[in-house]
This record gives sequence, structure tokens and C-alpha cells, in this order.
Amino acid sequence: MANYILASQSPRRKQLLEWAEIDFEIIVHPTDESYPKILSPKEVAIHIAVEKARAVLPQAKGKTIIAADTIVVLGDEIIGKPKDREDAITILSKLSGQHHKVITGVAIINKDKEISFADITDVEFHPLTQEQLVFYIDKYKPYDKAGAYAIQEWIGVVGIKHITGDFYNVMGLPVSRVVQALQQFK
Ligand SMILES: Cc1cn([C@H]2C[C@H](O)[C@@H](COP(=O)(O)OP(=O)(O)OP(=O)(O)O)O2)c(=O)[nH]c1=O
Repeated sequence: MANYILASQSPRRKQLLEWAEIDFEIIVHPTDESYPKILSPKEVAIHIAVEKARAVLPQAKGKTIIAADTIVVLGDEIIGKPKDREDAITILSKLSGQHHKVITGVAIINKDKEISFADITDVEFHPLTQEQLVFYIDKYKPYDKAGAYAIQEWIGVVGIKHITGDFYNVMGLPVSRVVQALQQFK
């Protein structure tokens, strides 16, 4: 019997928890991902992660739930998933040659306890040509990815100049911090 519940349909988060040798099952409940406009980007990521985790609490049967939310932040702008191809091209054109932050909010909760935190990774892209970004979008279709890219795909391999922070946080879950936090639920 699994000890934990991953409240996420993201294949990346599933893979990262498997790599960490965590024993879990997946239960997802649809969540409203809107947020109060006064929140800072870090608070937004935490707020949505907490909402995702709480939505699963009625089905948790006493188990501990792990949920997360990943956003890309460029200057003051929070960038989520692209709406369509045109939006993806606009987003990647903005990220090209710039630094941005990837913030993953994490919530770990059960009926007695709630822990939440956010992890931040700074990512710097090389300047990308229009040809490169259109090739990436049309081949890899990053419509389910915050910021219209995945660091673990071609664009991450050839387009990212430098990161400061946890690579896995960019992929959707700061796994080592999650494992540390799970100690508090033993
Ligand atoms: C920036 C970046 C994001 N991503 C992914 C991680 C997340 O799956 C996704 C951000 O969307 P989220 O809304 O955080 O998560 P999700 O909708 O995929 O899954 P769920 O709400 O069920 O937990 O973008 C990458 O895989 N690589 C990257 O480099």
C-alpha cells in the first residue's frame, strides 16, 4: 500500500517522485487555479499548490498528499501555460536572451498537518532565433508546460545558458526539498 498521494496529473512529477523511490499513488481532483491579485508570485505558486492538495483531502483516507504548481516569472509577469501556438511563440520570444525565474509551490498535507513552501530557480536563455523557437514549438508542442518550454527537452539542451538552483524544480518538483519535508510526516 502506498504511503503518499501525489495530487498531480503531471507525468514529470510522477517520474521525479519515482526517481526519489517514494511510494505513492495518484489521485487528482479538479481545482480552481485562480488566485487573489494581491499575492506575490511565490505566494501564487503556494496558494495553487495548497488548493490542489486540499481538493484531494476528502479521498485521502489518512494518507499524506503532495501537490505542486509551477509558474514562470519574467520581471513582474507571471507566465503560465501557453493558450495556443501564437501565445507559445510570444512567450518564448520574450524569454529569449533573458533571465527568468521558475517557481514551484509545494503543499504537503494530511488531516493533522500542512506544510507549504516555494522553490525558486533562475534560468537564463541564450538568444533564440525565430527558426529555433518555431521548430521547438511545432515539434515538441509545449502546451502543457509553464513558460512554453521544458528544460528536459531539446530547447533546454541547446537553449539554456545557465541555471542557478534546482534543475528538478524547473521540471515541476523540487524533489530533494520534498523528501526533506516528508521527514516531518513520519
Ligand atoms: C518550466 C517547465 C515546466 N514544466 C511543466 C511542469 C508542470 O507539469 C507544468 C506546469 O503546470 P502545473 O499547472 O504546475 O501542473 P500540471 O497542470 O502539469 O499538473 P497538475 O496541476 O495536475 O499538478 O509545466 C516542465 O516539464 N519543464 C519545464 O522546464
